[in-house]
Amino acid sequence: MHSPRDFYRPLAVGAPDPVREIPFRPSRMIHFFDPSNPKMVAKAPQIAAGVDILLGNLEDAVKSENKEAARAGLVQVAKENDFGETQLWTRVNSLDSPWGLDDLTTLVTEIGDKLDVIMVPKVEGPEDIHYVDRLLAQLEAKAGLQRPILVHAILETARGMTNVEDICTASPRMQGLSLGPADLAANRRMKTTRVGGGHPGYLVRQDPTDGAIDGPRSVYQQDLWHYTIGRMVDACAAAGILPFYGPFGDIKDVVACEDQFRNAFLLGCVGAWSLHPVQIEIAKRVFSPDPADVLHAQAVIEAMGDGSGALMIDGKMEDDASVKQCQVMVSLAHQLAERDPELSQRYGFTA
Ligand SMILES: CC(=O)SCCNC(=O)CCNC(=O)[C@H](O)C(C)(C)COP(=O)(O)OP(=O)(O)OC[C@H]1O[C@@H](n2cnc3c(N)ncnc32)[C@H](O)[C@@H]1OP(=O)(O)O
Ligand SMILES: CC(=O)C(=O)O
Ligand SMILES: [Mg+2]
Repeated sequence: MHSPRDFYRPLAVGAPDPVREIPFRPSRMIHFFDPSNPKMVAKAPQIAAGVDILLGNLEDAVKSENKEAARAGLVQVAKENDFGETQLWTRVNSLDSPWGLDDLTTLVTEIGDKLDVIMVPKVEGPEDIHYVDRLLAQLEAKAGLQRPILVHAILETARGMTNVEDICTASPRMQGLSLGPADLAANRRMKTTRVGGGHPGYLVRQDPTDGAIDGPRSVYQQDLWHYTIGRMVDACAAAGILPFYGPFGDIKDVVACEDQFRNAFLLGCVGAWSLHPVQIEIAKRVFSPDPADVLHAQAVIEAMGDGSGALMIDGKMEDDASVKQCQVMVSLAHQLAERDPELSQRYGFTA
């Protein structure tokens, strides 16, 4: 166990100083592509221009025989392109796989100056983050990097869930968490076969009217992920890092994808994964506050003056707590608008 004094010390001689605050950058979608797929590699610059985060995926969804090609493809993409304000991330193979060590070693030494965040899958506890933390410091020192690479963990095992708070605070590198609903479902032995989203069997049924159990009764589908997302958001907010919903595998069902993303947005997530180009616009729409909400929030902030006391606007009580929610909404709108002129116009920030 480190003393609190050591928490912000570099873990290797010559490694850059850890960050004290996780920088908030627009992060509405983490767009996944397979760097072993030449078609996706060719499209990477064009896709990068329209997303907040581009992620070269080396783990699940990349065939075992393509693991080396994917790693080399990502090195090539990073070396040949300047993605400007768009963040470049990678998801490396898991720490118990034969590829994880080579992924970290190659990527940090070859393209460490281009990588913002490394996503580590199947994180089970703080010990996994400590391992990556020290290794990254050694590799950063070797590569002569000037800024530290941040770490994002995927929650996809029951043990990871039970250790979620300790994972979030395991290192100053911790940037955020994503929910991994597919592996988590398998690990929990949930009886589902989907990648995220709901299930028609997980429901609540209206009580029988007049005892007629076979009479018409409304059925309400419930959200399988409510508890998990809520717990993840609390752990992240408490640690000052960012929570993301993960993947939605039913690419064709754009309506349910939007619902799942919106639930995550309302509960506090900053973004979600896009697995296919069609999901990019959905994430952009959902994770950018609605202009009407921003307008309302601005009106409340203005009416509340120094932010204390209580008053009525359109029949609703506003006070110190509601004005804080409005400030969350407006400050997010400004952060996103800085990078998105069209959004800035829709919010009325620019003429
Ligand atoms: C549980 C988890 O771990 S989730 C995370 C891991 N999974 C992933 O990363 C999956 C990423 N996505 C993909 O691999 C693909 O989208 C697939 C396999 C799901 C579907 O791919 P396709 O069958 O090619 O879909 P589709 O035919 O609709 O693609 C249309 C075009 O978009 C391209 N495309 C599809 N997905 C992507 C992507 N993620 N990024 C960039 N381009 C893409 C295709 O290459 C195709 O290009 P073309 O018109 O030039 O031929
Ligand atoms: C996101 C992910 O890796 C999963 O759902 O398993
Ligand atoms: Mg997974």
